[in-house]
Amino acid sequence: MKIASVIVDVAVMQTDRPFDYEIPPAWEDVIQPGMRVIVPFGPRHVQGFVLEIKEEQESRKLKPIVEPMDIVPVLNKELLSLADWLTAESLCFKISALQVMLPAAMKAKYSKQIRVTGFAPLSLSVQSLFNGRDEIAWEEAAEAGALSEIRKEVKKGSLDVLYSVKSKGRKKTVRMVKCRLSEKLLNETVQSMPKNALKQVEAMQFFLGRTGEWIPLKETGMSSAVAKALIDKELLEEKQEEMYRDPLAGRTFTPDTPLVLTDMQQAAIEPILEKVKEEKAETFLLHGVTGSGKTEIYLQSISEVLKKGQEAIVLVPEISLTPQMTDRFKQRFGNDVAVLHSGLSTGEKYDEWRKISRKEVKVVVGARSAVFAPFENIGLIIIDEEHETSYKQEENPRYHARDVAIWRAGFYGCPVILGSATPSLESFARAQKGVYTLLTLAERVNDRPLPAVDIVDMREELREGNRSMFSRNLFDKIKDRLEKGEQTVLFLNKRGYSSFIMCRDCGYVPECPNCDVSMTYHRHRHQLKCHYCGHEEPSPNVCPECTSEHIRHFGTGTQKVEEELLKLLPEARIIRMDVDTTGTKGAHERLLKKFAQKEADILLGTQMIAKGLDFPDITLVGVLSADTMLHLPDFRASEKTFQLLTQVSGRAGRHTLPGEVVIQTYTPEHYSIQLAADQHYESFYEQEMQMRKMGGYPPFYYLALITVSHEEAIMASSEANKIVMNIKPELSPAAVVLGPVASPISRINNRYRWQCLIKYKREPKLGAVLKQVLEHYAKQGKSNGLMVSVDIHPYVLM
Ligand SMILES: Nc1ncnc2c1ncn2[C@@H]1O[C@H](COP(=O)(O)OP(=O)(O)OP(=O)(O)O)[C@@H](O)[C@H]1O
Ligand SMILES: [Zn+2]
Ligand SMILES: [Zn+2]
Repeated sequence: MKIASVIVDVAVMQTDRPFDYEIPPAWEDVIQPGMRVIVPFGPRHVQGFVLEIKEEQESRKLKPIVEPMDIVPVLNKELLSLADWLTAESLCFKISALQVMLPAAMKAKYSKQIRVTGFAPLSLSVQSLFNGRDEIAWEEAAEAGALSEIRKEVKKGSLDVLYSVKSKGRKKTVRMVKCRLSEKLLNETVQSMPKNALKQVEAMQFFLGRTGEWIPLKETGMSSAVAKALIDKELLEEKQEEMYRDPLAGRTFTPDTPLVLTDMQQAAIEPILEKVKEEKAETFLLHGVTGSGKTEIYLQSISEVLKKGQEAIVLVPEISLTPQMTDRFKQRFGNDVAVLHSGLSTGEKYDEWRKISRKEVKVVVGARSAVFAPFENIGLIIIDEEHETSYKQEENPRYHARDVAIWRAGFYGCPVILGSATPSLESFARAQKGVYTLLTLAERVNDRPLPAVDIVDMREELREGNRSMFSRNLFDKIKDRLEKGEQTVLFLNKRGYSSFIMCRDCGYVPECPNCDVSMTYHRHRHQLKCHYCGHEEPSPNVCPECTSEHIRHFGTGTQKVEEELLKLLPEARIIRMDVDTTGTKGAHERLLKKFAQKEADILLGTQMIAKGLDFPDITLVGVLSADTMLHLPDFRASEKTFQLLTQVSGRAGRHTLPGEVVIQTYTPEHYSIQLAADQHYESFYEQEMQMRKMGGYPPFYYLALITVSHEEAIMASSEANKIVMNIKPELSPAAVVLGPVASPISRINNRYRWQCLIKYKREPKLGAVLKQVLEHYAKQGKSNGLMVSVDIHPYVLM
C-alpha cells in the first residue's frame, strides 16, 4: 500500500512529528511530497503537508487521506529540506516552518457544519432552528445559543458535526463568452431572430466579426439574464477564466536602460558576475556609502542572471518598499517582476505568489518573507539594507532572512549580495574574517560629495533662551531653502520614544494596568493606548496622583512639529508622513509623488522617510532629536542610532545640488552621533567592536534568550530559576548564563515576565538542551499556565 507521511496543522509539541496516512487508490497518482492534503485527525479534518511517500508491502490499518488540496506540490524538495533546517535552527514546530513559506491565503480555513442525519427525530426547538434545512453553520447554532441542545441531539444520533477545511485564497475569475456560430450562420440568425427580443438581437450583433473569440462578458455589454438565455439556446458558450489581481493596474512604467557603471561600480560588480557565471555560492557584503549606486549594481547583476535563464530574489525592508524603489526594478525588468509587500491584500499576495510559482516572473522584490519565493533555479539573492532588524521575524519561526538566503544560495550554488551603507556589526566582522567577501563603494557616484553635517547641542539652545524644537541653525537653513525653492526633509525619530503623558508637578506617568509600560498618547482622539495589549483609556486632564493640571503630553509627535512649523513659517507647504497620514492604500505613494512634483517644500516624517528616497532637489535634511534611541535598554542602541542618522543624512544632495544636514541632539559628545556626522563607518565599527568585546555581546558572542511568563510573578521567577539551574551543567564553562532577571518589560497582558540570556561561542549541545526545555514546558504548559519561549540570536531583548 502507498503511505504518505504528513505534518498536520496542529501546532503543539505532541503533534510535531509526521503521521502516516493511507493514500486511497484513487489519489495514488496525484498525491506527491510538498502537497497540502486534508486528513482526519481525531474527530476533525485538518490540513496537512505531505513530506514523503512510502510504499509498504504489508498493509496496516491507517486512516486514509480525505483529499488533496493541490494539483501540483506547493513546496518543492528544496523548500521541504529548508523547512527541516529552519525547524532545527529556530526550534520551532515543523508545521510553522512549512506554513511560513506560503502566502497567508493558503493557510487552512476551518469550518463546522451541523447536519441532520435522519436517524432519530429532532426536538422541536432544534427543528425550528433548522427550519427545513439539512445543514446549518456551527456559528449560526452558537449565535442562537443552541449548542447544548445540539450536543444532546448529536448524542442521540440525530445530528452530526462535519468539519471542513478550505484554503482561504480564492482565485479571481472572470466570466467569458464566445459565439458558437460561424460568421455566416450568425448573420442569418440575427436576421431571423424575433424582433421583440431586441436585447438578444443586440447582444448577438456584438459578435459579428468576432465569432469564435472568447470575450469577457462585461465587455459585451449584455446582462447575465440575456447571456443565460443565449447560452441556453446554444448560441453562446461560456467559461470562467482565472485572473490575477494586479496591484499595479493602471500604472505604466517607462522602461529605462542600464547606466554606464563607474570604475568603482565596475570593480565591485566583477567578482559578483564571476560567481554568477561559475554558479558558485558566495556571500558578498557590498558596503557602499549612501548614493554610491548600489541599486544599479543590483540591477545589472540581475540582468546577467536573467540572461542565463535564472531567477533572482531581492529583499528590501518593508519600510523602503516604496514605489520609488520598486519602480526601479519594474522599469528595468517590466513584467518579469513580482512585488510582495504588506500593503497588498491577501488575494493580491496570493496572485503574486502564483505568478512566481508558475515561473511567470523571474524577479521578486519583496520584504522578509519573499526570501521563500518558490523559484527553482535561483541565480542571485540580494538583501538591501542588510543591517535592518526587520529581517528577523519576531514570532515562530524566529528566522533571519539573511540566514535563509545564504542557505538557499548554498543549495542552488549562487551568490548572495548583502548591501548597506551601514552594515550590521555581525556582517562586517564576518567580512573582516573573510567569511563574506567585502566589496566597497567608498564614494558617491560621479564624485558627488557626501553632505556636510552640523551637530547642534540643544542644551546650548535652551541655555540661550531658545525653547522651540528647532535650533536657530536648522531654522535659518529651512528658511533659506524656502527662499531658494529647494526641498527639505525633516526627520523625527519616534521609535522607542513614542509620546507619553507626564505630570510636571509630581512626575507621574500613566502606565498600562496590564503591562508595565507607559502608555502612548494619541492626540487625535485624546486617548492613551498600550502598544503591547491594546488597552485604551481616555487621557486624564488632571493628574490622578496629585490632581495637578500640569499633566501634559511629552515627546514630540509629527503633528506637533507640523503645527509649530506652520506657526513659524506660514508660507511653507508641508507634507507629513507618519502612521496617521499613510494609513490608507496608496497614500504613501501619493504623498511621495506630490513631493517629487515639488508641490511641497518640506517632507516631515518618521522612520518611513529615512530610506530609499532619491529626489534631486533635497538639499537639507534636519534630524530633530538624534538621541531618542540611544537610551533604550538594548546593546544595539548605539549601532541603531548610527545607522539611522547615516541613512537619513544620505537623503541630501544626491544629485547636482550639494546637500547639508543638521543633527539636533542633547548628547552631542556621543560617539555614534559624532561618527555618523563624519559618515565614518570604519571608525564607528572599531569603536563599537570594543564596546561589544567588553560587554561580551555579538559579534564576539552568540546570544540565546529564554523568556518565562506566568500570571504570578513568583511562578515566573522560580521556574526561570529552575531552567537556569538545569541548563548550566549542560553547557561548557565558557558559556555565560545571565539571570534570571525580570524582563525590561516586566509584565505584558497581566503576565509577569522573567528572562535569562545565554552568551556563548560554541555550544554544540545548546540546541538540544533548549529543545528539551521547550518540550518539558509544552507538556506541562496547559495545566500550570507557564509559557516559555526561546529566541536564538535575538534582536528584541525586552
Ligand atoms: N553609473 C552611474 N552613472 C550615473 N548615475 C548613477 C550611476 N549609478 C547610480 N547613479 C545614480 O546615482 C544615484 C544614487 O544611486 P543609488 O540610489 O543606486 O545609490 P544607493 O547606493 O543604492 O543609495 P542608498 O543606499 O543611499 O539608497 C541615483 O540617482 C542613480 O540613478
Ligand atoms: Zn502629579
Ligand atoms: Zn498593556
